[in-house]
Amino acid sequence: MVAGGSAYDRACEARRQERELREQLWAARREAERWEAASEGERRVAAQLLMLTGRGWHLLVDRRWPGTRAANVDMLLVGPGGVFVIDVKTWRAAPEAAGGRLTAGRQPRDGEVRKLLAVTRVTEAALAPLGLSPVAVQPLMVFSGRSFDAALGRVRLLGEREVAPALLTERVRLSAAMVRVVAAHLETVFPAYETSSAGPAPAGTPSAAGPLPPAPVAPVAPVTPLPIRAAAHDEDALFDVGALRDAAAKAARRGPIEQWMTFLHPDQVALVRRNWSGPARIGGPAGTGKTVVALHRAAHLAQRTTGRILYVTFASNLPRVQRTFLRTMSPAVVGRVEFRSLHAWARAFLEERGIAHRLHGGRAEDAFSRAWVRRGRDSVLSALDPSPRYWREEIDCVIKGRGITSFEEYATLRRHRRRAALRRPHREAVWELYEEYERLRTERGVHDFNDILTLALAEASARPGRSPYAAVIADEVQDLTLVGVRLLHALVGDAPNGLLLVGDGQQAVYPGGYRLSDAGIDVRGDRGQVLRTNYRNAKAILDAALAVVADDAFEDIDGSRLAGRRDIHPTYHDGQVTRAVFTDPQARDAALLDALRARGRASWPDSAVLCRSQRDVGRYRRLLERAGIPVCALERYDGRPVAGVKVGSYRRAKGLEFKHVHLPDPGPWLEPVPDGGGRPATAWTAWAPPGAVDDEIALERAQLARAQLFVAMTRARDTLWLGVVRAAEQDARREGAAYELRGAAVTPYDARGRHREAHVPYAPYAQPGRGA
Ligand SMILES: Nc1ncnc2c1ncn2[C@@H]1O[C@H](COP(=O)(O)OP(=O)(O)OP(=O)(O)O)[C@@H](O)[C@H]1O
Repeated sequence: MVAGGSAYDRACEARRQERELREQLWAARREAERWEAASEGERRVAAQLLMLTGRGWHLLVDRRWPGTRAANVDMLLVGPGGVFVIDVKTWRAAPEAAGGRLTAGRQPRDGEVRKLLAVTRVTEAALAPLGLSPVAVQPLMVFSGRSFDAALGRVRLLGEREVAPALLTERVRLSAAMVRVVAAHLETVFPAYETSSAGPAPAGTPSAAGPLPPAPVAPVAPVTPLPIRAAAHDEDALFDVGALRDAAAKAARRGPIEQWMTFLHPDQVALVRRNWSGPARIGGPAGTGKTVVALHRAAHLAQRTTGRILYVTFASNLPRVQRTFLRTMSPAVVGRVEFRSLHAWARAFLEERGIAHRLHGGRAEDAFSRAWVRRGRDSVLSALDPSPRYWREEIDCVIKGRGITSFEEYATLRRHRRRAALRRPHREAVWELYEEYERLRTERGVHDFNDILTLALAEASARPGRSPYAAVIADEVQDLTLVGVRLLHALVGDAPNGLLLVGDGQQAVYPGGYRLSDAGIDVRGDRGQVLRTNYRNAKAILDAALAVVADDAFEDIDGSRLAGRRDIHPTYHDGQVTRAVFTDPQARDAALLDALRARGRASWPDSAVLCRSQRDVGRYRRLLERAGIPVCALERYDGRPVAGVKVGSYRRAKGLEFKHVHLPDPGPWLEPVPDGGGRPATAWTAWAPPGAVDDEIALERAQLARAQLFVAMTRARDTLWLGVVRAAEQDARREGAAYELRGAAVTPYDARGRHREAHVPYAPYAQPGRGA
């Protein structure tokens, strides 16, 4: 090697080092500029948000992400509108949100969205033990120095100028006391970010906000850490989460019935957030928050997946109401949850798949009437029940509802919730009737409601891969048929978190039934959950309703056999049951109008008059309208507050609730048993409507009617008004009956129907020796 060559090499090396140092300097400058810009951006956004702190909002700035050493969260904001997890962005290029992607200067920025969602989930988990539903926790990306308003899934994207006004218009979810508790809790879970101890972020450390340096920000409203009561006996605690929840429940009770809650019981939140490895079921008696959990879960799943969520019920009026509730709760996700009645959904599904069908209830009914005349009326069936209704139900709910296609299957079938023992000749006669009906229906070229579900099930089973649903939630599942449940199962199979069935066998208002195992759905272990705390009904109302079904043991859809009087934990809020007795229906109707007027116009939107039959629904609508009381038909109610009293049938009221419920004709089940009519007078369950011949059929009908009455009574939160018409001769007969009146039941109306007193305590009749 020559000397000159060595000097040249040293010069080259020096140049290389100089270049490297220059590059490092530029990189450091760019980095410093970025940090400066970022912290400036944070300052600007914080300044906007500080305007909210005077209005009950708490701002936590630059907090450490729990479980990480250095990753931070730009801001956590807690206020009346809920909890917002905020990531501040100071980007040179303008952000764009289109086609489900976030870009800036054509560069993809979806990773930033994913990081924000991850820290939002950490926040949700941190707040679940307080009972805060995940729907109250929202991710928010704020762009400093920009004007922007968009959304990507559940992530709201707002410019610096838009953020404060948008948050101020959020619906109120948390009271001031809750805001303080939630903020204090978050302050503990997300400690202040400390650089000295944190050190540099290791490679791959997740960060919600990018690796921002800890920059001093504008002064932040201090949030004093507040002790949260850990145990009920800790009387010194300043804030008791349980008491706050009770206060929230009370506030919700005072508000309009349509107001839904943000704070649930921690057990409910656990169900909302739970990961189930396959189909799951939430059961539990009336008013225990099953629908609340199901709706919060729908919102939660919609927040976590990109697929659609199908939320199905049997009743056609409920989907509208539930959609309204979800929109109020979580407007960001409502577009991805499809609320449908099962039959409406199945028809749309068939149309979408190009499968010909022709639903025509009237013609199908006509086909059945003819089949009954030809094959049923003069058969052995008439000896059991001469009216065709029971046999129509047998075909609808047992044969077609369960997808039975051969007599061999039907001949030995266990008919759930059907009491009459059908021997072989009866089953043969039913089968003949069924075949004749099918022949006449096919001749007319029409389908009935069951056919629609059967066609949809065949299609869904044949092409299962084409289902667009990430999850299916079925509410009031006890009233679906087996074919209906199989259809829903076929849409998602046994996928994790795929199928959730919500309902209560005690509230079945249609005949027939099924077991989940018949549908091949396994919900053993932690996938079968039961709620027990009744949040809806005043204790007096719950007691009165349970007295009606106390002796009616029933089989739930999971196969468990349960007593009519179940283990329910009431929440003991005040309420009243008025049992008003009259000698004629006119006096009863006049008293009903009096009761509505006495409570006043302001109570009408939260009041309902519920009837056993459609004919009565029409009658009471006209009665109220003639009296100048505005009316809203339950069929048309969509969950938004309306000025009128809701009027509808017991079946239409299923799944709903009202502060004040009036049942002008609750039927004979609140009364002692009539002892005539050839039926046993030893049990009040023995009462049956006239026309039935077979005792078991009569008992089955009566049991179903009591279940319907139970459902109607448990729709009432605060007051329940029962208008009983008692004929004078029935009174006389009853005097000799083997029943006694428990407690003091005072008739508040005299014999001519004049109002004597406003309220009387309800006292159910009890059979001596039964301890009802
Ligand atoms: N954790 C809770 N705290 C206070 N109120 C609650 C809670 N959970 C539910 N509720 C209230 O209880 C009432 C009944 O809830 P929901 O309608 O979900 O019950 P459900 O079990 O579906 O009733 P049903 O089977 O009778 O239709 C609603 O007013 C709801 O807001």
